[in-house]
Amino acid sequence: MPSQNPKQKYGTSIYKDGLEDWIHSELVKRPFDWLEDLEKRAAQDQFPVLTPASGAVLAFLASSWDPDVILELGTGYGISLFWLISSVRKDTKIQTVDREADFIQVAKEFFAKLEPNSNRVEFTNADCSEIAKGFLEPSSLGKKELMFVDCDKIRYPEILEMILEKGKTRNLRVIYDNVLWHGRIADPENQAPSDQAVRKLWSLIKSSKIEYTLFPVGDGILCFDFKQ
Ligand SMILES: C[S@@+](CC[C@H](N)C(=O)[O-])C[C@H]1O[C@@H](n2cnc3c(N)ncnc32)[C@H](O)[C@@H]1O
Repeated sequence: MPSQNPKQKYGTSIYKDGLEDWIHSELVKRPFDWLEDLEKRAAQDQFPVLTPASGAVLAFLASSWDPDVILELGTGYGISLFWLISSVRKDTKIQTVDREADFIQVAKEFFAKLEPNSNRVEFTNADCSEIAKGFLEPSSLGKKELMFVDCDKIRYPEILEMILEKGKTRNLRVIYDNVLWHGRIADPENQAPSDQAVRKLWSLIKSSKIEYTLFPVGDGILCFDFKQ
């Protein structure tokens, strides 16, 4: 007989106090030992970054797609960048964008230690929407592309509209982080501009009829593909 008690019914839910920290310390294998130092630095500075479990999902989604080109929107301290670097070929070109030069500098320092003299990552100090537009405007020339979107949530819907319009003619995997927005979007009382933007993202993706997958890890990862 089905349980009348939702708590009992959902008793196997992963959302238990302390469990996520335990998963991160005991089960998630970082691709580089020093990544934990960078995570600690981000935590000390109260800077929002991808969770380790989300990093592992991102790496899986990147390696299984095997892209020739990656565009990351929102470099931050580079946590997600290093998960991406760890999971793709050495000749995959990566462009990562952030409007804050100081954040890019942190990621650059760690990258220089990892791969001195490498030019496979292009760090761009610019607005993410502009760079996304420039990326999607020309033909992809048959290349396999990956976009990872982790910038200002207010920009999420406009970037998605661009992707939905231009993606149809490409081989493109798209990954968005923070699509659960700390659970805020489930509560209609939350009406901050970022809440509205993430809700709009969901309404656009659902009405587009595109096949998508939500990975409810960390703050929620959304993935969908265009295939030619
Ligand atoms: C959540 S953090 C990125 C974290 C990073 N992906 C990681 O996991 O380490 C978001 C970043 O996006 C950048 N950002 C926000 N809005 C932007 C915009 N309009 N253009 C470029 N960068 C932006 C912020 O400066 C911040 O560094």
